[in-house]
Amino acid sequence: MHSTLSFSQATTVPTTNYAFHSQSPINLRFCGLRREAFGISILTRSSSGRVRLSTRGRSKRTSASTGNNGTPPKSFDYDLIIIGAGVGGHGAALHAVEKGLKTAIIEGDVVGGTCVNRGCVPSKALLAVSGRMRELQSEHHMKALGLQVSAAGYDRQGVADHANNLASKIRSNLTNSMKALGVDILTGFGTIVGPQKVKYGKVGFTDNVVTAKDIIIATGSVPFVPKGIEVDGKTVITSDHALKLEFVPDWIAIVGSGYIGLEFSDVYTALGSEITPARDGKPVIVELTDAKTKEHKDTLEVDAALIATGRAPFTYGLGLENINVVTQRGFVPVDERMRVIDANGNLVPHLYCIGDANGKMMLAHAASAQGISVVEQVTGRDHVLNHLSVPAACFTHPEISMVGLTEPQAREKAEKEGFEISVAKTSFKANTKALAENEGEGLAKLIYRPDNGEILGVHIFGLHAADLIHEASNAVALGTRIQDIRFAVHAHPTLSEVLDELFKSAKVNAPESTSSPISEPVAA
Ligand SMILES: Cc1cc2nc3c(=O)[nH]c(=O)nc-3n(C[C@H](O)[C@H](O)[C@H](O)COP(=O)(O)OP(=O)(O)OC[C@H]3O[C@@H](n4cnc5c(N)ncnc54)[C@H](O)[C@@H]3O)c2cc1C
Ligand SMILES: NC(=O)c1ccc[n+]([C@@H]2O[C@H](COP(=O)([O-])OP(=O)(O)OC[C@H]3O[C@@H](n4cnc5c(N)ncnc54)[C@H](O)[C@@H]3O)[C@@H](O)[C@H]2O)c1
Repeated sequence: MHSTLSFSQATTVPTTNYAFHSQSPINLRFCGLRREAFGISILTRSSSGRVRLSTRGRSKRTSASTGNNGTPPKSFDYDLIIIGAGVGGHGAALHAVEKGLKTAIIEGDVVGGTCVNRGCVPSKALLAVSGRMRELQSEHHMKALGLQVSAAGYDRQGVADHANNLASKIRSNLTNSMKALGVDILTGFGTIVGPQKVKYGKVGFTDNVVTAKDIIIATGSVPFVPKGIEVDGKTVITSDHALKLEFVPDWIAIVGSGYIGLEFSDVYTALGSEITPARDGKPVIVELTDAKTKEHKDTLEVDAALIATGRAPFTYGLGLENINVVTQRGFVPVDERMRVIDANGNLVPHLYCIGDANGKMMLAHAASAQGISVVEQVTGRDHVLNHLSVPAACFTHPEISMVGLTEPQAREKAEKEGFEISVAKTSFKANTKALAENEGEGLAKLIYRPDNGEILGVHIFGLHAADLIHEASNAVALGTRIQDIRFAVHAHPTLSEVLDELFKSAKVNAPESTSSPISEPVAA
């Protein structure tokens, strides 16, 4: 039997047809499946072994809430309730207890969410293996280092176990960290039933109602599958299935060349798969059509297809209709402080949404940073997260990383606001550490304002690019200008000298500030 897929473009040609990202029946089908999974969760509220930090005494605990769903409760069970224990919820919870808030987190599936169980963590375990395989298989690279290695091989189950074991370990670390700090982990599906009021439990069976002064929605996302594609989990799969590495297909078509498409291309090619073109007589037929004209372009026959066409927010069943909130393509509308906006454009008091569910930036650390920002606000310090300072990385070999604007975005901004931009570039080819590793392929690019030294964007492609980006992202976050950071000293020989050289090569017309790190302490 053949499964047939239709989609607009092959993996190597990215489209930006986000019209697909609607709350389509496919999204609902996914949500329905997840809801079933939630339905079989443990129901009891865990409080054993908790060590409570001192709370600020901001709220009194009541038993179950009373009053209509539409009426805010007069006292609260918690200062803060977070719906969803992914990395976003976890980051918010830890910061909340540190700030003295009495905090609960509701989780309908397993602690850790996408990142820990079906995302960053297992995928990086697979990529660690693919990196080594790639290196060991490169005769040229090995010879250049003077090494001799007999044919490299791998045990598929061993690789799969590495990814699975890492996810389990990190999941248990996350759970333990919350328990140790006194976060109540409430198990079950959470639904907002009114202002400052949430019910949770096994769907259709148990309803425990809890109240909180503030609520954070952190319900994350699920794979988005375009209309017309039937995922069977065997030959037509999403990242949820691929991460289990139950098989390594000879020929696989990857639909979508975003983060997931690129990272899985790295994994599969290192483990021996051919990504495209396909051979005849294979179980999956992929029809390629032009995204605009819908004209048929080509047909591929492959062993498997990985659908990596983005993620859809998971906001189904959250009860947003009970508080007059309408999602936009499934995403919860928020302002720059992650405050939820209702159908009339007003802010919903005491309600926030962070992470993938708001769609601002679908990255683990962005979710967590948004959560921390919300906690800062609810504990009295205004805070707006600068998303332009949040770094992003794709963990291919070599890695790609970035922060801030791309060059076209910077040019557009410059034209609108009336300033000049300049671009500086450096290569890994002249970096001693990179050459010692025989990894001289790579470059770094800086987009900046020559008039005042502001860093607008940094992009790196090369060995350990994902680690290197933080010098630039911290500079953006702290507002450090090039004329100041260029005096910071970097150890030799290190890859960080690539960035040192990048900042030094920029031509800035502004003087360094008086607190420049080059200044000697002045004797009294
Ligand atoms: C294959 C893959 C690799 C990735 N790699 C990276 C990476 O390397 N780096 C990176 O930064 N990002 C990566 N991401 C993205 C990252 O995983 C997400 O951005 C991140 O997980 C979002 O966190 P979150 O807390 O918003 O949501 P999630 O992690 O999705 O967590 C949401 C949680 O809420 C629970 N939930 C949902 N609804 C309810 C409800 N009503 N009641 C109770 N609980 C509920 C869910 O069960 C889940 O546990 C990757 C994603 C994928 C798919
Ligand atoms: N290293 C990381 O930080 C990392 C790794 C994996 C995932 N993620 C996160 O997970 C999210 C999902 O990743 P993703 O790669 O699925 O999404 P993505 O948005 O990064 O890429 C999806 C790609 O699929 C293409 N596409 C959409 N519909 C298509 C169709 N019908 N035919 C052909 N191509 C089509 C899009 O044009 C796009 O290039 C991302 O937003 C990312 O933030 C991050």
